[in-house]
Amino acid sequence: MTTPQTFNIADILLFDAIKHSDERGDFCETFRQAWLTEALGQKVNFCQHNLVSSKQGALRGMHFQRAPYGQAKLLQVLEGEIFDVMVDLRRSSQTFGQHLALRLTADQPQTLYIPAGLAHGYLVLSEVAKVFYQVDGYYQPEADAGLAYDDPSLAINWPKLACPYLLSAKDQQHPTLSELDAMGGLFD
Ligand SMILES: Cc1cn([C@H]2C[C@H](O)[C@@H](COP(=O)(O)OP(=O)(O)O[C@H]3O[C@H](C)C(=O)[C@H](O)[C@H]3O)O2)c(=O)[nH]c1=O
Repeated sequence: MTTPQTFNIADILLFDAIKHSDERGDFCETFRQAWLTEALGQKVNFCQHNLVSSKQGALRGMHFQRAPYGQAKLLQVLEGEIFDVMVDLRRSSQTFGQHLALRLTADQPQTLYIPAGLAHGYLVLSEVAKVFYQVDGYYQPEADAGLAYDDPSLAINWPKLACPYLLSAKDQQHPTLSELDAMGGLFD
């Protein structure tokens, strides 16, 4: 059984892959359903896979789907390196408004579990990054929502790069945490 790293924000889990190497290369067991079920005390059924390729400086986030379409995510970096950030939007949580930032790289295979109720985003640090992730609820465009990646109240210390950040038009205009709260756009 692989016991994941846990963090002060509840239910974020980081599993280290088990790598088997021989003269041909490496075999990594990166995830078992049983590891997650054991750690969470409940089974999570993933129903959609996403594969995202991004250039250096791309900053995707901070995203979430509004309740009741919140998604738990299980993420791996297949190529390159990202600075991954999660913000707790659960109003009843002890860590509401707090964030966790992790550098994830394909060179050190890990699998990150992100519970629903968190905003998620990442900055691509390498020339290219390929991110594969599964979600436990289908994409619902009408529930698509976001949080300003540069909201001063979050104090996310995004790495400085030689190139400018690349953000979608949508990601350049998300509300701040306090604005989201005022709109009732958070999780219980
Ligand atoms: C999320 C999603 C998007 N799309 C379509 C919608 C757009 O035509 C295109 C790009 O969408 P978007 O700009 O929202 O993609 P990202 O910026 O990578 O969004 C993701 O970025 C952060 C890191 C997340 O954690 C979320 O999973 C997700 O919001 O893919 C789909 O067809 N299905 C989907 O599940």
